[in-house]
Amino acid sequence: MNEKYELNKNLAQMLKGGVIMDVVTPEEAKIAQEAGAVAVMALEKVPSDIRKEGGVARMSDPQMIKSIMEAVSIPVMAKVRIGHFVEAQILESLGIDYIDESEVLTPADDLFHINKQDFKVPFVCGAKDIGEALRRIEEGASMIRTKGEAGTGNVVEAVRHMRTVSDSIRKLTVMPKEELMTFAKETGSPYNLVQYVAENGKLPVINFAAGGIATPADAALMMQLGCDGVFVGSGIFKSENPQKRASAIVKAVTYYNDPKIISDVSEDLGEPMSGLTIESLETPYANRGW
Ligand SMILES: O=C(CO)[C@H](O)[C@H](O)COP(=O)(O)O
Repeated sequence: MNEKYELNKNLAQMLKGGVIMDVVTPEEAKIAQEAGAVAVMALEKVPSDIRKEGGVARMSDPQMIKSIMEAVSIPVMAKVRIGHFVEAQILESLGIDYIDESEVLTPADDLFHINKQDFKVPFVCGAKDIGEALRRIEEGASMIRTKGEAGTGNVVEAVRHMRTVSDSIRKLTVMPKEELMTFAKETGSPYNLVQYVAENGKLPVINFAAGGIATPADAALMMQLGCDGVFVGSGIFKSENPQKRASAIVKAVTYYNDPKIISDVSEDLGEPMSGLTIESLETPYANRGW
């Protein structure tokens, strides 16, 4: 990989330990920044509204993205459809800080993800397991997020994906060298990255948890399960008191090992977003991409 990729990976490290919040207006972006978000994701609708509305979800209006970039000083991310490299070219031309090739939008290509090595801007991509994570990294992603099920307010899939990735990492660290190639073949992982994980006991890029995080306790749970930070979308701005919940989630991520602090910040937050069971979903987003 090129020098730019190394820089992008290091840049993404600066988000470690933080919360990235989905915002749909400059006002929400300011609330997120004041609450201590390390970055915002600019989009027209949070995932729970995308689910409700159905239809085809695409990249947001560039003007709306620009208005959020003007409103805050923290990094701004925005989403493109899986495989839609022209949407990515547009976002790069806007000077966006990160591009999320996201399963929350309707995929534009059911076979191929974007070759992220063609771009200077860092990419974040979703993954359910280690093979998917390492394939996206080989394509040039500087950051991974476990997918979870966005827009459900239900953390169960986020937990499952994080445990699945961590379990594979653990296994790789004790795997005899002669077994690594078979692991690469069976999981569809690039062999060089399998070797990296086996030697280092971690992915070569940061890994955030996403999809379904709705409470400070959910966020701390994901941190204790080993992620480097969290994305929260619907959980904040679809709750009764977004301002209070946003800072509570930031505190819970910072002090994720301190139940007393997590308890204190969980008090009197107002109603959380209403949740969905995974069994009731018409379209599980996590199955988009491969
Ligand atoms: O879409 C995202 C990443 O691509 C969101 O940031 C994240 O998944 C939000 O999910 P939720 O609304 O469940 O918090």
